[in-house]
Amino acid sequence: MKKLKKAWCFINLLRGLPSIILYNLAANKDIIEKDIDRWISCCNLNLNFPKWLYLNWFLLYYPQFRNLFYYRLKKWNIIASKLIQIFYRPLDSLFIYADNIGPGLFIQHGFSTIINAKSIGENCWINQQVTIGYIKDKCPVIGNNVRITAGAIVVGGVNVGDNSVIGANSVVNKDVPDNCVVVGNPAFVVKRNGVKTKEYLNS
Ligand SMILES: CC(=O)SCCNC(=O)CCNC(=O)[C@H](O)C(C)(C)COP(=O)(O)OP(=O)(O)OC[C@H]1O[C@@H](n2cnc3c(N)ncnc32)[C@H](O)[C@@H]1OP(=O)(O)O
Repeated sequence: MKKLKKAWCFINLLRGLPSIILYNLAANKDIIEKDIDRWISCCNLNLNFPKWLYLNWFLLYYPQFRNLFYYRLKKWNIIASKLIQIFYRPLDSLFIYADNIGPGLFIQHGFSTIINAKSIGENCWINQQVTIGYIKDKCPVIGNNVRITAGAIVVGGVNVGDNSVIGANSVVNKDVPDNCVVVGNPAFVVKRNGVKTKEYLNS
């Protein structure tokens, strides 16, 4: 059993080696490192691994991390980002097309999720079955520390303010101010700066 475990670790280390090399070469290595730090904290992992080993851990056990890693590599070298996918297959139903994504994006589960934003700030959180997409060629701009929870839809040229939360299954097609929790279809504000309220969104 111990031998099997060792063989499993060795095979996966070999499998991850090309990704570890590219991570070390990438011009945007600092952003990938911030992603890794964020995933360590969001997944409550405290394994005392070096960064490159955490990278391999996330590639192995969190298929949605692969899509984010390949998105980061694509910003540096599109060919490398394509070729590397033969070692760890990306999650089929997760699509990331944003022009710009700040460091520290955490994707929880990530299946059936399309992220088509103009830009996404730092340290955002996106759940499964989320759609961020366009209306008439205009895509959302998402601020920093925004959390978009399960099944939510954010569409059109809207702005989602810093530190705001989009509730499960909400539909957002108007601007969301900073520090708000919005829920429902159409979404309305149920909390602003931590205080309960009921406010409709303005376009
Ligand atoms: C496999 C997995 O588990 S993956 C993780 C899946 N989980 C998620 O995606 C989390 C989704 N979380 C939510 O939707 C949460 O309700 C949040 C984050 C939006 C709101 O959380 P809080 O800030 O704590 O707000 P709170 O729970 O106090 O709700 C405020 C009001 O909004 C209502 N509300 C909260 N969420 C929703 C929602 N998704 N849709 C409609 N109404 C909602 C509440 O009933 C409450 O209404 P009331 O004031 O009339 O009683």
